[in-house]
Amino acid sequence: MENGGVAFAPKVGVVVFLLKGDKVLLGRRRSHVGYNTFALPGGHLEFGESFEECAATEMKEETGLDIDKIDYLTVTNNVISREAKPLHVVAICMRAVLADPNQMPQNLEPDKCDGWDWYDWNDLPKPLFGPLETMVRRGFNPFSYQSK
Ligand SMILES: Nc1nc2c([nH]c(=O)n2[C@H]2C[C@H](O)[C@@H](COP(=O)(O)OP(=O)(O)OP(=O)(O)O)O2)c(=O)[nH]1
Repeated sequence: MENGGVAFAPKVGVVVFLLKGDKVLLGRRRSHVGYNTFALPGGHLEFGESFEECAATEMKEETGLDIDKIDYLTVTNNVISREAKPLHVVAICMRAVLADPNQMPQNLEPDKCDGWDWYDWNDLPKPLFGPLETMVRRGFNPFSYQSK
């Protein structure tokens, strides 16, 4: 989009498929972007951060959870909105497990999320956040996916 190339420049997001048994951690968004949809924990990459650091930091800030075995899965290119508030996010998708399998998620940013819960990958809640919905529709599976 033409505006000098800055304000509408694509952003880098880092999202985390946190796996526990056959389940994945999702929360219902309260943000204007994707309001009421179920999404992965995640945020924007900050200056100097590695993908792994960003994944761990966002997870801790949003859920209080400590994660382990953080690895890169894939990348998605998402034009999330075009008109009123243009948003184009390149999402780096990571996978992780709980450092302590007994740790429970807390809703530490209640203005951004209704709460976190574990959902069976084969019985995901609806509606999913657009970028996640697209991955699921294309057959992406974070349990079996091997990054190249
Ligand atoms: N949270 C989340 N973000 C996603 C997903 N898929 C996807 O493309 N994104 C993109 C869109 C968001 O603009 C971006 C970062 O997530 P966010 O909207 O939750 O960011 P945030 O306000 O908490 O970020 P921050 O600025 O506090 O770091 O990643 C997903 O499943 N969950």
